[in-house]
Amino acid sequence: MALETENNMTTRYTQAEWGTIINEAEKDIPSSFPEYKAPILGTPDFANGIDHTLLKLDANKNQIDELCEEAKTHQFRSVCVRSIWVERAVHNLQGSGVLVACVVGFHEGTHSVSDKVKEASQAVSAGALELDMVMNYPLLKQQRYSQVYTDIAAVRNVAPHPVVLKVILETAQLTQFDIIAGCKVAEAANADFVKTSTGFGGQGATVENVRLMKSVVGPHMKVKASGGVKTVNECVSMMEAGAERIGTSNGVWIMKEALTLLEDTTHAAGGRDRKNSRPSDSLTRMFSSS
Ligand SMILES: O=C[C@H](O)COP(=O)(O)O
Repeated sequence: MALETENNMTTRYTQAEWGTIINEAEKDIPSSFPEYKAPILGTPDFANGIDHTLLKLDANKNQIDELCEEAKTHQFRSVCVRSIWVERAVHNLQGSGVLVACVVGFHEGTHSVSDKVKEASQAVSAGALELDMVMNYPLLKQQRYSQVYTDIAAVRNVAPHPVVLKVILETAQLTQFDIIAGCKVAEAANADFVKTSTGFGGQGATVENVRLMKSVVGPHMKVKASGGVKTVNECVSMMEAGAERIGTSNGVWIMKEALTLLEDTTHAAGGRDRKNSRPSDSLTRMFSSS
């Protein structure tokens, strides 16, 4: 059923229906959570799960160029940048296989719907294939779910698949109930990912919140853990909690740690041919439990 919101855009549900959906999701939260398998450290699959991120307001051209070079070297999934840098990053990364992700409504999430739509459209026109939009979480906290939905749906509308749409909840600012609500609203608006944090709004990703978000969105949506993920150990913990993407400004360091650990394990395994050797399946567990 399509309904009119106060700003005349269509939404999917009445306030009562949103309430039912969110309450049901809360009831379905399991008492224990599954552990997911992280890719083997240092492999292309591992690097492919990382969005190499530079979102400081004072970032300059040289730093963006360096970010792109690093992403090419390590074959990260994307570089994640502000909209002013999309064109430059797309140019730098042409033919490299590394995508450009652009943040939208960063970092407060309170921009008008039309500003977010404009920023998203421009980024997609300039070649961004992923958008990391900040949910209007102050409205979410006020339980104005239809407005939050409309905000996301409007961006989805100008950035259809194959553009990947991630919705940043800013979990540090939310209660558990708000996080569940944010996931359900993002899911209803057909986002591809829910993402924990901007890195600018309090504590970043936590294992507990990643587990919660993954259990709410289920297998058809993905979770991105971001904000404060600084070591390979933290990275693996997030992946084991259910994150399929990590956003970090520490990607180079994480890869360095990962490759060192991979080397150490390969040697410890008796010098097997690196190409054919797999570090033990317990390798990632070893890090996540340390
Ligand atoms: O979206 C990603 C975050 O802004 C990255 O945060 P970080 O600088 O703490 O790694």
